[in-house]
Amino acid sequence: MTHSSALTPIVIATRESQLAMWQAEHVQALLAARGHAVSLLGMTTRGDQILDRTLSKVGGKGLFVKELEVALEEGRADIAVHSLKDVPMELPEGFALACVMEREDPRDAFVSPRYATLDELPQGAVVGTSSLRRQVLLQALRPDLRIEPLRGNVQTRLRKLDEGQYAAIVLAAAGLKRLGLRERIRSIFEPEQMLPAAGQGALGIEIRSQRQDLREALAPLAHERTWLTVTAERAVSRAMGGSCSMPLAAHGQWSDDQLQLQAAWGDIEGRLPLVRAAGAARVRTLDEADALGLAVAAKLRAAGAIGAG
Ligand SMILES: NCc1[nH]cc(CCC(=O)O)c1CC(=O)O
Repeated sequence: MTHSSALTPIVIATRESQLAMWQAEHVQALLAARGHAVSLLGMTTRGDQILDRTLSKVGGKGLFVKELEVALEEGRADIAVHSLKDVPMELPEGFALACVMEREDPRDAFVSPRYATLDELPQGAVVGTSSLRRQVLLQALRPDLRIEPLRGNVQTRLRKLDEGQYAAIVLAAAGLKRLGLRERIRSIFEPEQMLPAAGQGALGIEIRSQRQDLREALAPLAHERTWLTVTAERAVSRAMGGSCSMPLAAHGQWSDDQLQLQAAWGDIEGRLPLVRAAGAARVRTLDEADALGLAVAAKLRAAGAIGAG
């Protein structure tokens, strides 16, 4: 590759939370190493501003993404780096995922100043999370626990934990590791216990669909297995009417060339038991990954899960 000025200069639109900045700077470094001139455009999204209400009640995942898309649309920025977990299943017309990068640890972490594992928590202890998925999975493991809402970026949530409002909280291991906070992790939930969210731990890069130049620039950052895995996971969410207002988990793991996909759905009112479904297939293309996700979603519904629409 020639490192000439002909290489596309790239502006990255990013939220200003420390995790978002870490992610944007990570992509910046990878692109800079390939000779691109890369700068960051920081911005605050509605999702960052609204901290007093549960996200599922005020519009869901899109809240973290919309402002960044407006910047792409207006040409103020070229790409947006997202935690895929926060990206709606269907992007708006004119936008596309140019690549999905190698996944960090997709699992959830148990964080507590006093207790090392979920099992150690005393009867009726208060656990902080605003994720409906974490809530139903926690209640399935420990029906006695009191789940209280907890919003804000990773540092804010840790501060609220340290102030004593909760006995423990659950966070994505990926975010803690990226922020250099892995010593806060007391234990990691195995996926069988606490099935991760679709896309958890993976980064996706969004562009305007017509930017072929950027697709080429970003292609070397793609990680094929991660892309296949999260495509299958996200297909489950899409088929269930996916938004973060649904208590849904979807997680893929590889065994040789077989992608094994597990999903779980919970009734947030607790009237129905947790519904689980799984499927496996040899997956080599994004279409095959998508088909596996749809098949697992169909099994979830057959087992009693109620999707949105
Ligand atoms: N919902 C916020 C969010 N979006 C992505 C991550 C973690 C990093 C990732 O999954 O890539 C987090 C924090 C958390 O759930 O603990």
